[in-house]
Amino acid sequence: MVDASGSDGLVTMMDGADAGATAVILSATRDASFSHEGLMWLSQQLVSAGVTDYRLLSRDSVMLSRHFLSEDAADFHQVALLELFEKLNIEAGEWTTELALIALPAVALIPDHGYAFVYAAGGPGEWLVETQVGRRQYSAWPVGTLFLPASPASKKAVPQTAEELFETILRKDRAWVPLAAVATTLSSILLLATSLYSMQVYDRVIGQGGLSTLIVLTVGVVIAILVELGLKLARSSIMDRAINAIDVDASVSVYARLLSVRLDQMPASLGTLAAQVRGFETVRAFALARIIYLATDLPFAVFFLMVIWMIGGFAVAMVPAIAFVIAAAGGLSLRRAIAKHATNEMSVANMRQGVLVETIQSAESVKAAGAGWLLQGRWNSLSRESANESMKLKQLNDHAAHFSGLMQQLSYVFLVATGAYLAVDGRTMTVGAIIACSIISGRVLGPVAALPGLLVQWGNSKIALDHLEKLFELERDNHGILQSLSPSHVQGKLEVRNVEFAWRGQTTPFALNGFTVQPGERVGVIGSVGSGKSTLLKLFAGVIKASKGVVCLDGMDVQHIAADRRSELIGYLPQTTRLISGTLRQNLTLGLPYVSEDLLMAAIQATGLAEQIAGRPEGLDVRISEGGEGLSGGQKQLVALTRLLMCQSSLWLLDEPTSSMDEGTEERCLMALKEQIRTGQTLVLVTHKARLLDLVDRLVVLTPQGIALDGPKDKVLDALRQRAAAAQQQQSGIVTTKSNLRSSVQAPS
Ligand SMILES: Nc1ncnc2c1ncn2[C@@H]1O[C@H](COP(=O)(O)OP(=O)(O)OP(=O)(O)O)[C@@H](O)[C@H]1O
Repeated sequence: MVDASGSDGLVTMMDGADAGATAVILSATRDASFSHEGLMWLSQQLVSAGVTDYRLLSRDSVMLSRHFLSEDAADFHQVALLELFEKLNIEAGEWTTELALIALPAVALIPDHGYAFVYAAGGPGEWLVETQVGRRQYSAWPVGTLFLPASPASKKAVPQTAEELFETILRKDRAWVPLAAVATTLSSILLLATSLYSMQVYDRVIGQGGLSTLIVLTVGVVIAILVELGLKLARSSIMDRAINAIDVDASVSVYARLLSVRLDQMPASLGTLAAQVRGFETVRAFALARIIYLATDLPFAVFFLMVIWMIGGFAVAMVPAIAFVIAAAGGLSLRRAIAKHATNEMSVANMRQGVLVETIQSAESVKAAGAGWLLQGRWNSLSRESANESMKLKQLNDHAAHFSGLMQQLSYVFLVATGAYLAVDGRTMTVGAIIACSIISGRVLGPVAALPGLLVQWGNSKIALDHLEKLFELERDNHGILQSLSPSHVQGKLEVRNVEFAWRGQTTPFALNGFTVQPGERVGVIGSVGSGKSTLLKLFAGVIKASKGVVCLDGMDVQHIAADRRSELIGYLPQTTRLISGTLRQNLTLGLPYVSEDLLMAAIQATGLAEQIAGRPEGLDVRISEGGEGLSGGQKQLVALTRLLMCQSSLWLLDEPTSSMDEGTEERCLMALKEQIRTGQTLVLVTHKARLLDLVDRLVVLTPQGIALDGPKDKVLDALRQRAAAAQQQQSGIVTTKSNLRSSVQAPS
């Protein structure tokens, strides 16, 4: 073990030999702060200790602090840990209370204490454990302790496409296939019992009057039916677990993918995006149905054909075989049409979802403008289209089902006819054999009956997979970077070199070259509406990526800095504030788990948020619903600004931080910002408010064509005043000339 206490005494670390070649650093102390310097120091120690494969839980591993544990978030905590393990390529098992049953190493979650790492058994009922205070031998675990097996995963390639993702997940969770196959095999064999029972009853009981045989056969067949029921239940329980595991895996991966999509890559239609993300359920449903179909249904159709052949001979077996081929060909001939309508139906459903999301998001504006009819019109036409497509799909499905039903009936009739002919003509078949064969032939055609449903699923799954592929094609944060940079701190020098950026659908891109902000400078950016001020700030923050040129922070391409680290280093306040559902405290400490209560109190006092919540009995635990509903626009902005004050970053990017605030609150926030932004820290402030210019020394005037003015604040303001005066003079000149003209025209000659 490498002793980490030299750095800040708050972290625990296991070396490679004991922890299975992966060192895990965990914190169990509420005030623990993984300073970046501390982590760098630790990584050096690890390297010098010969640990080649190690992971550091950086500060974004917020879920590991007790602060969160002691809140309402035990579940969140555990899920977050799993996600973190996924990120770190650590294979995690399932949480359990029985340490004896799992493979080590494992993580122990001890109530009211935090985490420990269990790396080996130290003897019967003894475990060697690493906690933040060092290595220990444990024999009794506090009640409620949970354990999670955690071992270094084999190096796995991250799926690059949705198809790869599903293949990986299905391959990983294949253990259910043999179990389900065994259950299906046994239940299919037992099903034969019913048909063989009929054969024996007709041939041996009725013909020869063997009543005792009848009793034995009946008891036997009832037992077989009950065993078959048990097997069917077992099969569905195995399947349900498999579906659950696949759903969780797929949904975690798809959601993680969505979260990592870069802002400028996010599709414009949120409704469609939501439907795309949900599409994994459709893909999973088809993937499983296909496996079951190919692994069990089809092979058993062949098996049952063989049984018919054995009982009734070749001619009898040929009847269901021919019916099978014709029914399958009929179903498959509708494949294209089914796929087409399934695609249409799904696209329309996605669009409808889009309208729904838009309606909810813009309900207030739509009502204010009295424009509900516009959305209602879109909804109506999409509903009609959707109903139309559903109907066509249902019709095709029905056609296929009716056709396979027809073939089943014809197969039954011809099988009985062939059997009867053979029974009458050559006496090669008995009545019992005819009945047994006709019962079994129903099973041969079972897979054909399932074909239409499978084709619809296939069509839906194809389109859902296409949509998911589109999500996977979107560029992510740190796109194309193998090893992103993780600087310990930044000085705050910003440079824009030959940059071009166009939003989706924008014809004239935002373009800027040779603009620099030196470390410690405080720059105000003003300009007309739509001149690109917010776009510039987003480029600085790295949340969008220039299509040409480069934006640098301290000489590094800002896109090369790890996205998680970037959000720690840069205090970026976007123009629109959206809170997330939870408590006010959670929103204030979002991404800041180690913020002390004192710092939190100081920040809410400084901005005046404390007074806003003073009247609320829940205080900081007041519930906030989705998107921050329940707070006014100004209050939301106040929350976001208060959070930023606690970030302690040295580079501040503020986009109209007080635009929704009244004068008093704005004044208070201004004071708080002045106090917080220390000498040497860099500030870029976008604003339309003259009062906020108190914060800056340099002023830049941005126009859609580029920078119009740039220099010391007073000089730029003077220049602007002069321009305004000149423009006013010119305006009055024009007015005078016009009135002179008018009077000269009107004057009597
Ligand atoms: N998310 C977006 N999607 C598409 N276009 C966008 C998006 N955000 C901004 N734009 C476009 O980019 C241009 C610059 O917008 P930006 O928000 O940077 O201007 P701004 O100077 O900050 O304006 P304002 O003073 O109104 O905040 C505008 O023409 C706008 O239409």
